[in-house]
Amino acid sequence: MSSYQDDEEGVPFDSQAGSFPKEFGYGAFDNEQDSNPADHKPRILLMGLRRSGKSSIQKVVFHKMSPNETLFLESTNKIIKDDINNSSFVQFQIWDFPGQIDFVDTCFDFDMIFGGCGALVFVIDAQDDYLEALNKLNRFVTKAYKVNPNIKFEVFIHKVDGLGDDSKMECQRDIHQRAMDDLSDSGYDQQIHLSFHLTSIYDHSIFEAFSKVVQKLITQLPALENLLNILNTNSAIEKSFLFDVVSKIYIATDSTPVDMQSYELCCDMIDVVTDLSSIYGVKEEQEPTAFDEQSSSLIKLNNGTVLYLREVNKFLALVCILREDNFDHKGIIDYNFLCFRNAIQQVFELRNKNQSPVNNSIGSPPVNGGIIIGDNHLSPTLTEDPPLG
Ligand SMILES: Nc1nc2c(ncn2[C@@H]2O[C@H](COP(=O)(O)OP(=O)(O)OP(=O)(O)O)[C@@H](O)[C@H]2O)c(=O)[nH]1
Repeated sequence: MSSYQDDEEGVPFDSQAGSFPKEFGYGAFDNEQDSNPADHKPRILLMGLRRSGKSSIQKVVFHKMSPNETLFLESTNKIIKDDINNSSFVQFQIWDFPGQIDFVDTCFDFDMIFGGCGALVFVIDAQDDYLEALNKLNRFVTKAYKVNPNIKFEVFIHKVDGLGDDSKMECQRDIHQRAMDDLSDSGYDQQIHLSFHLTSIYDHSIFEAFSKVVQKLITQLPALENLLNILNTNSAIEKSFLFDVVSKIYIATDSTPVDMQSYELCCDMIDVVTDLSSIYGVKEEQEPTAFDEQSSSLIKLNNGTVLYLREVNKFLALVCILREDNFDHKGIIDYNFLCFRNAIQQVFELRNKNQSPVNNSIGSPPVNGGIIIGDNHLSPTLTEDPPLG
């Protein structure tokens, strides 16, 4: 067995999971045979050299640690297993590996570790000499692929806050090139796909990158995207994000490209809403959640743009960006939003219904839960007509 420690386990799951049953979540990565139910969640592994920034990423994204505080983080010397139970939707485990770990460590059972893994995030310190890191990346991804070919491989070119725009691009190009050459040398360039992200804990890039990692584990993503597209078209919305409120990860967006500024604005809006709600919105006798089914917010920017936030369930929020003129039809937008919310619920009900025991067999790849994407099946009934009555 591996020598991981459950240091950060024990965050209780809130069974009052808003309007959705709590089993709603990612597709199965059910290779594990452990009896601990937490071990059946999809697993994201954080690997990389020492001091590359793995623990900082985990703390900043999932534990609201401020980036400056990470300066005082101690080096990790055992696998730290963190159960992310923020919401009924974003449920997985993050395993933070010590930088010095290598295959010569016989105390780690890599077959078990990679067998139950959904995504492997390999962190490379862009401010440091990265040749050793690339070497390790190659060894880890080839080993992991041999054990479990379904793993998504994500490379975070991290700490890019210290680099200028040109050096960032040059660094990404160089790392990408070398990593591909290494894969080709080891004969895996056709099989293994690496995704690269430029990240820093000092801006929103780390949240954006993690959003993309998490999205790859959501088997219902195409259905969610499709629903957001329909909502946008029928409500004259320019961009919409479905956010996990606690982590500010967006679990889906429409199919138009994401521009970083829009994402940052939406993140900031979530901060404003949760901060204000926690100050003014909580009655003492109630459970102290800052975000509930009443949550909605409207921010008008001075460039004629409106940000509109609506609660989808206790943990998910829809944040839309649209032109102020188009917000005149707020009734239609609200009505369409309700249809959208119902449709999302249908997506997950369908998934749960169709998730047969066959899909949970050991070693099976993540499955789509039988969701058939398309208007005929989801019938989201979004409309351009004003609500009747
Ligand atoms: N400039 C900058 N520094 C960062 C960033 N992320 C992490 N750091 C710093 O990098 C140092 C190492 O971070 P850790 O998170 O402890 O690194 P680690 O990979 O977990 O290290 P080990 O536990 O030894 O494997 C800390 O001083 C962090 O403040 C970043 O995005 N930019």
